[in-house]
Amino acid sequence: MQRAAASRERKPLAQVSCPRKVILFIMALAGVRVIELAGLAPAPFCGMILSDFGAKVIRVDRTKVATAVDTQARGKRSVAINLKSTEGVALLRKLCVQSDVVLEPYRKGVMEKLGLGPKELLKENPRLIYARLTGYGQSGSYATAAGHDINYLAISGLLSRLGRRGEKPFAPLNLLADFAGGGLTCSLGIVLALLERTKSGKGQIIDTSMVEGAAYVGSFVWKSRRIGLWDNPRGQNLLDSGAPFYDTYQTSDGKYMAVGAIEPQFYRQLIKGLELDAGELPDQMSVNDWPELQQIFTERFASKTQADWSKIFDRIDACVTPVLSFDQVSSHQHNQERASFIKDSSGEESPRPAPVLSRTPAEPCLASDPVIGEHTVEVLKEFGFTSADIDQMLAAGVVECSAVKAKL
Ligand SMILES: CCCCCCCCCCCC[C@H](C)C(=O)SCCNC(=O)CCNC(=O)[C@H](O)C(C)(C)COP(=O)(O)OP(=O)(O)OC[C@H]1O[C@@H](n2cnc3c(N)ncnc32)[C@H](O)[C@@H]1OP(=O)(O)O
Repeated sequence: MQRAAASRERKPLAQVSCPRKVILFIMALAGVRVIELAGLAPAPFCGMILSDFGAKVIRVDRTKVATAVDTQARGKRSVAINLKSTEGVALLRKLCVQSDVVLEPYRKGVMEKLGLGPKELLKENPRLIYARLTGYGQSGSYATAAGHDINYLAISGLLSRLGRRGEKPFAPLNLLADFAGGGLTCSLGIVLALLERTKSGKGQIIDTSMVEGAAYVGSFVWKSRRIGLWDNPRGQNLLDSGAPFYDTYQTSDGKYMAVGAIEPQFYRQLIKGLELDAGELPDQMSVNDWPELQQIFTERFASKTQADWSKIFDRIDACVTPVLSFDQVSSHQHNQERASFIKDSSGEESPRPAPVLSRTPAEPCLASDPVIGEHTVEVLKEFGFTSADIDQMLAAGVVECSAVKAKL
């Protein structure tokens, strides 16, 4: 625990070594204290974004749970509190009084039932930003219904547009609602509320609905209907794998290339790279001929390996790239040059926080993820609790500490 605590500590003033100089900077969210109630996927991502950019994020876990399902715990500390006890609720209220943000991922009404609703917490701390991250939002007839990414995406309308010609709708992993429309959107809300608080001095409630977040991410699809971009059924439009010049193709070694040659100048380069004769092909925008063109491209791409095609298209401005696997991605030259992927102390690879801020970039913590209750004592002391208070709460089972578990 000593080791983890030491390596986890990131001073607000981060130090980064460059080839010739040492840069000192304060991360953008340094000084911001966040209480994140442990959730499944979207809220942990939101908390990780805040942590990557310098906030002190404390994850509140349940007691009597062996392992955390939070795989996005980078830089967070864990406090285990039994919120089914009055003392646990009182403790959380005290933590929220001294914090800037509370992030809650439960079904509508759960926090109110616990006596931890926004009314109570904002009364005690009017500067608190109370971020709620749910599937359907805090109102409407679905507000209390259970759901997951695929359901939220379905209700947003977007899922109906995703999938190939003649096939059923297909959810692209759980990326759109959980993460783009959920965690990322909520983090934007929090940053906006923090910014606004510098003027008003007041906190506010953020109601993040993953349905609305996903729909908002899909604004382009909604608003480009007026130019006819989505007039055809699913999988038969320009950007949904209907067009042969905006699709993936298998190579002779079973890998894939991604083709995004929309504009005529890039399309010409695509044809050149494929060594096809433009005069013998149907016109690029002849929609009726798209299936035929797709067949021709499929056959061409199947004639060489991914590496061969990459060599050809790396030299041509045709918007053609290899579809990299997770194993290939960090050794790809471009990603390597920008150090786009990082490794933590256990050797686990993951994407570097984005975007890159020129003066105050994120400095992700490289220590391994916290175990449940690992920082209970450390955090409570930081919030002003005495050792006697903490011992009493540990003995009563209001809180748990991983160090205590280890001794038993
Ligand atoms: C075989 C299974 C393996 C599982 C492996 C896991 C691998 C990870 C997989 C990730 C998949 C991600 C998927 C695709 C997703 O889409 S995640 C997004 C899910 N949706 C949301 O987050 C939307 C908002 N949340 C919700 O709608 C609901 O929380 C939920 C996700 C449907 C889950 O519903 P449910 O389990 O009934 O929980 P809730 O109604 O929220 O109530 C939570 C209860 O827990 C309690 N609780 C909380 N913290 C504590 C604590 N520290 N101590 C004691 N108790 C605690 C709350 O008080 C509440 O209790 P109660 O009101 O039910 O009595």
